[in-house]
This record gives sequence, structure tokens and C-alpha cells, in this order.
Amino acid sequence: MEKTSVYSLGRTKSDQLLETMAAAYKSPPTNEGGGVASEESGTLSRKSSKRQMTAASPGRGGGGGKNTHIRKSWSAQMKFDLDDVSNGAALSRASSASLGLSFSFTGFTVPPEDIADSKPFSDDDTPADLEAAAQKPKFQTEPTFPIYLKFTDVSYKVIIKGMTSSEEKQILSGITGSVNPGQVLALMGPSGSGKTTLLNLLGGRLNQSTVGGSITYNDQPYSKFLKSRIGFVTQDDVLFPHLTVKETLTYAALLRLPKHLTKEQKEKRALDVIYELGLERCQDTMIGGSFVRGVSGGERKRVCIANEILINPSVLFLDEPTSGLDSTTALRIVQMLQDIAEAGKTVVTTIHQPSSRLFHKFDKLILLGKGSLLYFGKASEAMSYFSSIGCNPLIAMNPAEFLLDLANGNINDVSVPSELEDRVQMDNSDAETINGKPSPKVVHDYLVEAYETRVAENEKKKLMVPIPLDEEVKLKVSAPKRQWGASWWEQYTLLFCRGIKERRHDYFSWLRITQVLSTAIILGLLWWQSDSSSPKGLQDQAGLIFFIAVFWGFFPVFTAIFTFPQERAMLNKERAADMYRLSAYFLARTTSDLPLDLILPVLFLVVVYFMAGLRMSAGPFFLSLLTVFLCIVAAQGLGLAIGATLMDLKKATTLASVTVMTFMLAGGYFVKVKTWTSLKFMTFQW
Ligand SMILES: Nc1ncnc2c1ncn2[C@@H]1O[C@H](COP(=O)(O)OP(=O)(O)OP(=O)(O)O)[C@@H](O)[C@H]1O
Repeated sequence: MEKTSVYSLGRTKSDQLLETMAAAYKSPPTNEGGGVASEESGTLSRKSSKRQMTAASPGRGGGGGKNTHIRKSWSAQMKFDLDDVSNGAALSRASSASLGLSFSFTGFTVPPEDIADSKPFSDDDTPADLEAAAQKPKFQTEPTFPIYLKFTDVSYKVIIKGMTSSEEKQILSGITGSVNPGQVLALMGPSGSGKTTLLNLLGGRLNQSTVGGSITYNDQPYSKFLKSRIGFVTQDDVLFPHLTVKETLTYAALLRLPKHLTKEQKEKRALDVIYELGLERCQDTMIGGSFVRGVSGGERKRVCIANEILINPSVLFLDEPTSGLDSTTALRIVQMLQDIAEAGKTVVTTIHQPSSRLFHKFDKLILLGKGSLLYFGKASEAMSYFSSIGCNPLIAMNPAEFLLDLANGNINDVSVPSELEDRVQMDNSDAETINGKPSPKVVHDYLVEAYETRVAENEKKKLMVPIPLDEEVKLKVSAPKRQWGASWWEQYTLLFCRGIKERRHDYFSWLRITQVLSTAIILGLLWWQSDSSSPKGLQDQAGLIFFIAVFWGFFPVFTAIFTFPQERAMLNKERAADMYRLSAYFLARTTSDLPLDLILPVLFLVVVYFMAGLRMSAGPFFLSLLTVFLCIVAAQGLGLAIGATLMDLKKATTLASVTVMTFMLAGGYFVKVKTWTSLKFMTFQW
């Protein structure tokens, strides 16, 4: 194969910026053996090839056109190999780049009028839209702090506690691999093979003390510093349903971006990301959820990704970003991941069953089977590796499908090596075969063994090579300091406002307003212009006031009870990213309900008070309002405490019902038996 031509790339303003970052790199080692350095040049080669192809493609204005921005990532001054241009991945990248789906992450804001017209990435994009998007000016790439991720012999087990005994379950064993800035690593395997667990381990989401082997970031262990450098997109889209796309991203930007940026800069950044991810057409649409229609599945996923790339992360982890999406949308998402990687980020994603087009877009691949490693290496070389160990598809097949079949031990349309068949015959055990073919377990054991004997040691040796970064840059990763994006007070106010925005819809739903108003009117009619001049009439009014207190004791308890169990996923997600302090969240969460809690009771009391003809002067009216308000605060506190302690809706509801019933009975007894005392207290008559 022909090798190494050095191309000098056009210099842009961003180049000068990026050179600051590139200066942090040492010259890559020249050993042909690969390791970090050779993988690096492989990735770069594809980037460079892509630029070449893009420049040559018609309609893009050529290399020197006005609108063509030759992006140069952190390492673009290095060499590239021409042989990569001929590989399928490079070609597919080049062609997708010519679709104009390139992203970079900067502080560039597009004027709103331009945003309205531009459609770089949308579920409804037509080829014409995409071509138009390709003509749009590209913007500069923000330098990213580079993080090289390596993991060697990673194992993980959990203890499953039964009623009488507990047992250990091995989830992962002996997983080795690496991924560098500029690369996309895909974790593939059948359901339950351990992809999510591995992703969580690599993302620092599981307790590191329970992990065997080593996971390093720039050759350093995990530290709190990384929380602000890692973006993690979970499998379930955890978003507030009643916030719009823009609100969601703006709050995230205000909370997560570094303190030294101004509010305007942070908001601008949120707008940039909306534009970069093609969300401008739905930026004012609510996210939606089970009961509210909102953005589409693909847009939702992009909002989740936008939420993470806002912070310009060094490493981006994604758990099944394409599941549930049609193949075109899935392709766009993966294309976007590639573009993110090309901006100098390290991308790791799990993927369930990619189409062949998707498969060719990954740089590296890990194939897992029952928690063991079946393959780690370049995605483009996976087929030749399995061919080298005697496993070939017998019919034309999507490579991902073939690999998943193998990982499942399903060899129906796969030729297996004679070695494996001989082994089954020698064992001569019925249990080891199904219809005369090796059983899934035998196939799995063979694949694990083949990888261990042929590849594993070599890969581990490669990982021993130190990464090409200055010691100073490497050590930055191990800084134990947390980096809050906002001060405590800012966190509190932002969470307070976000809480009000999110929950106002629940509070002022027509159902709730009708419920409250109809109860008020019924009570008003039952106690219509009640008499307070006699002890009997006063006792009657005490009954009404007792009813009001119980009503406003019930309502907030049950609203508050759902708070923490439902927001748990959000709280976990945001706390894992160090978005805010727990104290700021709890205080904001509790107090943001109060203004909302006041509006309906005021409405309720106005109706009942005047219909029932209670004492017509300002003092008693406001004191009654204060009593109702205190009832609400107490009830809400009780509900929050029960919900937060149990974190289980069913148990929390049962406990709250029992507690409220007890209070009601005690209150009823109080009103009935101690009438005179209660009258004095409750009606403010004496
Ligand atoms: N905390 C845990 N306790 C018990 N079992 C666990 C735990 N975590 C993971 N597992 C088990 O480990 C295995 C791997 O789970 P994991 O979620 O990583 O699989 P996966 O490959 O991501 O699956 P899917 O593709 O279906 O999401 C599963 O059998 C799962 O039940």
C-alpha cells in the first residue's frame, strides 16, 4: 500500500487557537506497532481524507470557497495515510460529510432570522435541505481537553441478595480496550451481555471500588475533575416534560458551564448547540412525556446529546442513542457522533443492532458476549478477524448481524472452524450440540479462547505504551477539585425558576382547577350564609373550617409524595454531572412549590368564605388564609419527607394515606369533643 503523504491544511483562526492545545502533545512515537500513536494517525487520516473528499465534492464550493471552512482539529498537523482513503469507513465518512452534517462546538451564535431558515439536521430533512445546509458557513472548533481512555482486564460482579442467602454474579470479566480523542468506540453485544454496565464503569457511574482491573483517563485513575469533562447520555431520556427544548438547554448551560462565563455567554452557547444539532425548528416545543405530546423521538435524543455536549466534554458516553429510531434518523445520530469525535472528543457508545451503514461509521469496536470480550479492535477489521479464526457468514449479511449471531452462539448461517466441530465430536456429549451443531455455550467458549490466545496479550501490550501527552496535561485529570458551574445562590435561583416552570402545568391543569372550584362551590352551597350568632351556628362553621383544613392537608401531601420518586432519575443524572449542590436542589424544590400552592387556595377560600358568609373583615380572612397556607406547608413537608424516605410510589402513597387518615380522625375528634376550645382557636371569634 502507498503510504504517508503530508498535506498542509489551510490555516484558519481556529488553527491558531487549537495550536495551543496541539502544543500539549508530544510527537507521536514512530513505531509501526501501533499503540496509541499509530491508532492516532489512523483516525487523523480519515479526518484528512474526509476534508479532501469534501473539498472535491460538487456544490461545496471547492477547497477555497468563501463558505468553506477547513476545520482542523487538535491534532491536524500530523501525517495521514492514503490507504485509509480507500477503506469503506473513510468513503462513507466523506460522503456523509458532503451531506453537510458536520458539527463543531463553539461560542458562535447564529442570528435568529438565520436560524429560522436553516435546517441542518431535522427529522423531515430532504436532500435539498441537506444540500442547503451544506452551503451554510461552518464555524470554528473549540479546543477540547483531550482524554485518552484505557481499560485493562476490567471485571465487575454484583452480590444478589436472596431471602435466605446471597450469591455473586459475574457481569463482566477481562475486558480490555482503549479509545482516543477523535475516535468513536462502539460497544456491541446481545441483550444482557454487559454493554451498559461497561459504559457505566467507564463513565465513572458505578462505584470504582467494586471494579476489578484498571480504567485510566490520560493514564490517571478516575477523579472528581472528570465529572465536569464527561458527558453521559443515558438509555432513558431523562428530561423535564413541560420545559421547551430551549429552556431545557438554557438551564443546563446556566448550571453547568464554568463560572467565568457570563449569563449571556452561557445562553448564547445553548443557542449555538440548538443550532449545531438542528433543533432550531423545535426549540420552542415542549419536550413532552407520557401525557403531553412533545418533540419526536429523534429530537428527544438530540436534546439529550445537546445537554451533554453543551459543556464541550472531553469524553462523551452514550447508551443506545439509536434505539427506537428509524434507520435514517439513527444514521444521522451516528454521523453526528462522528462529527463530535472529529472535534477532538472521545466518544463511546453502546449500540444494539446497527445497520451496515452505521457499522462502518465506528472507528473501534468491542464485541461482548455474556460479559466476556469476543473482539476489540478496528470495526473495519472485525470481519477479517473472525474470518481468521474460521467464522464466516454463509450468506450475504450485515456485519453487525453476523457479529451478534456469533456473540449469541447462533451459527445457523455461519461456517465454523473444523477445530470447533472436532472438539464437539471428541467431547461426544449430547449436551454440547444442538442438531449436530456446537451449542451456543461451546461457540462462546471458543470465541473467548480464540480472542485470549490470539489478540488479548498483544492489545494489552499496546496499552502499556504511554499516551503522547505532557505530564502536566495528564496530571490535570487527577485534580480532586469539583468545578461548580454556578454559585450556591445562582444554583438555588435557577432551580427555583426551573421548578416553577416545570410544575405550573400540573398545578394549573383544568382537572385540578375544576376539582378545587367545584369543591369550593359545593361547600359554599352547603354552608350558604351560615349563622355565627349562636353556639350551634359556630359549631357548624367549625365543621366547615375543619373540612377546609383537611382538604388542604390531603391535596399537597399527595402532590409532594410523587416529587422525589419521579424526579429521582433526573436528580441522579444531574448530580452525577455535578450540576448543583444537593442543599440547593432540596431548598429550591421545596420552596418553588409554595407560590404555586398559594394561588389555588386563595381562589378556593375567596369562594367559600364569601358564599358561607364567614366573618366579613380583612383580619379573619387573612388569618384563615394563613391557617390554610400553614396546613399546606406542613402537608407538603410531610409528603416530601415520606416520598424522599421511601422512594417508592406505592409504599409512599400507602403511608401517606394512613398518616392523613390518622390526622383526620384526630382532628374530627378534636372538633367533635373539644368543640368549644376548637371554636375559640379556629374561628377567631373570641
Ligand atoms: N446491579 C445488578 N444486579 C443484578 N444484575 C445485574 C446488575 N447490573 C447488571 N446486571 C445484569 O448484568 C447483565 C448485563 O446487564 P447490562 O444492562 O449491562 O446489559 P446490556 O448488554 O446493556 O443489555 P441491554 O442491551 O438489554 O440493555 C444482565 O444480565 C443484568 O441483569
